[in-house]
This record gives sequence, structure tokens and C-alpha cells, in this order.
Amino acid sequence: MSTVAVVGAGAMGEAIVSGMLAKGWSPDDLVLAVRREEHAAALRASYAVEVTDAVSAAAKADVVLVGVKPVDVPGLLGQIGPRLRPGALVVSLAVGLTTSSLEAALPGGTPVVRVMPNTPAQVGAGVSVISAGSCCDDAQLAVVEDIMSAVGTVVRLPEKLQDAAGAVSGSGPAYVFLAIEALTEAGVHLGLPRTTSTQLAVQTFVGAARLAAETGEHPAVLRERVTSPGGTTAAGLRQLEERGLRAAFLAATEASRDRSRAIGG
Ligand SMILES: NC(=O)C1=CN([C@@H]2O[C@H](COP(=O)(O)OP(=O)(O)OC[C@H]3O[C@@H](n4cnc5c(N)ncnc54)[C@H](OP(=O)(O)O)[C@@H]3O)[C@@H](O)[C@H]2O)C=CC1
Ligand SMILES: O=C(O)[C@@H]1CCC=N1
Repeated sequence: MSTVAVVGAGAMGEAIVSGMLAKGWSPDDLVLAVRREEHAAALRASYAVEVTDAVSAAAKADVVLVGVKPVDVPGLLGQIGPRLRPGALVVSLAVGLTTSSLEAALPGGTPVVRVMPNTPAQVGAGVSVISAGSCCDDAQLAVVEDIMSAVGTVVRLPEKLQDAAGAVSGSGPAYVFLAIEALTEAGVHLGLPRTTSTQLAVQTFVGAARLAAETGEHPAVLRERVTSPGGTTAAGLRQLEERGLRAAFLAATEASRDRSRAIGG
């Protein structure tokens, strides 16, 4: 099995580490790097994995997952590039950054894969969009597919769709958490105890998502089955439509995609 370095085990990197370990990866096959010593100590305590500095971690690995903020990626690649093992694969989780910009910051010929993961990876329910760089062959892309499939679904897409994918699935969990929060608070306004309202809202999202995923039915059909003519759901949906829920999603995803493009320069 490959040694995988996660350089930048923050919110996203740690979610992937946690998901990989839960799916049976050995802590011995992972090496992590973060900046702050107290964070390194917390990761060692949680996962019993080696945590070291970025260059040492990258130098030990066959696959280097780069999980630092996009602005920090070029500098980091400049540091680790000269110390990579021959043939090591570099995988970027950074929103916006193109494979050509990643390749330009690494030694010539380094195989690169761009991944847009999401934080439900932490519970094995992530979705990752992967795109190969110009020096990455199909077998190398399959290695990344194998790693990311340990933490959820993997979708191969042409790189030109990465910004759009990030706007839907990369940022998407935040939209869902906001909706759960809003539905919970709405229930509290109606008099439900907060813990009960949270339980009802969370389980409704889990159940509705599972129903859509497992039946494969169009969401509009599933929505119609909840909506009795002249009933309570119709009354509620009317308010969501009048307040522009669809338009809000269009605007939110366009803004997220455009921000991704801007980060990529
Ligand atoms: N969060 C998300 O939902 C998603 C994030 N992404 C992408 O993932 C990347 C990381 O985002 P996110 O996890 O949210 O960010 P975080 O700030 O949570 O994590 C970044 C991590 O990088 C570490 N770090 C920074 N510089 C170094 C360095 N030189 N050497 C070693 N470690 C370093 C930090 O260490 P320390 O904690 O010690 O400071 C921190 O743990 C971004 O590029 C983002 O675009 C992609 C999809 C979804
Ligand atoms: O907000 C961000 O920039 C990161 C990338 C996608 C999700 N979170």
C-alpha cells in the first residue's frame, strides 16, 4: 500500500484522514504535517499517526495530499518539490488552483491531480471530483480515485468543470448546514424544544437525502409526494418560492464558482 502524506491536515485534510482510518487504512501508511505544534500533538493523540513538518512528510510519501489554503500552496510546493520521491504523485485539494499552476510550482514532469473533496469525507460520505494534470497517467489518477473512494463517492470530470463542482459539492455542505440551522431555529420559534427541533431537522435532511440517493427518483417527484393539494406542505413551499430559494441557490453557486476562478487567477 502507498504511503500517503497529508500536508495541511486542517478541516479538510483531517476529514480525509479520519475517513481513511475509519475505512481501514493503517496509521502506519499515513504521515501528516501541520504548522502549529499544539495541533500536531492533538492529531497524534486522536489518530496515533506520525505528524511532522511538511518537507519531511512529503519526502516519505508516494502520494502527497496538499491540504493548505490556496494562497499557501505555491510556496509549499516550492519547498517540498525538491524533496519528493521519484515518481511521487502530488494531489491538491485547493479550490481554484489549476493543475497547470501546480505543475509550474513543482519539478518538471511531476504528476499532479486536482481534487475537490468535501467535509462529509469525515464520515465516509464525501464526494470528490478529480481531474488529472498533464503528466498524470490513468494509473496515477486511479490511485487518487482509490484513496478518495475510501471517504466517499468519486467523480472524474474535465478540469474546466472543477470551479462549478466546487460551488455545488465543495461548498455545498455549508449550504446544507445553514439550512439545517435555519429549520431548527424555525422549529424553536414554533415552540419545539431545541434538542427535539435539531433532531427533527437533522434526521429530515439525512432521510430525504437517502431517499433521493437510494431511489434515484427526480427530486421534483419526491417533493410532489410530500405535497398534498391544498395541504400544509404546499403552504410552506409557497413561502420558500416567494422568498426566492431557487434564485438564492443560483446566485450562491455563481458567486462560489466566480470566487474559485478568482482564487485561481
Ligand atoms: N474546508 C472545506 O470544506 C474544503 C476545503 N478545500 C480546500 O482544502 C484546503 C484546506 O482548507 P481547510 O482545511 O478548510 O483549511 P484549514 O485552515 O482548516 O487547514 C489548513 C491546514 O494547513 C496547515 N498548514 C498551513 N501551512 C502549512 C505548512 N507550511 N506546513 C504544514 N501544514 C501547514 C495548517 O496547520 P495549523 O492548523 O497547524 O495552522 C492547517 O491545519 C484549501 O486549499 C481549500 O481550498 C476543498 C474543499 C472543501
Ligand atoms: O470555502 C472554501 O474556500 C473551501 C473550498 C470549498 C469549500 N470550502
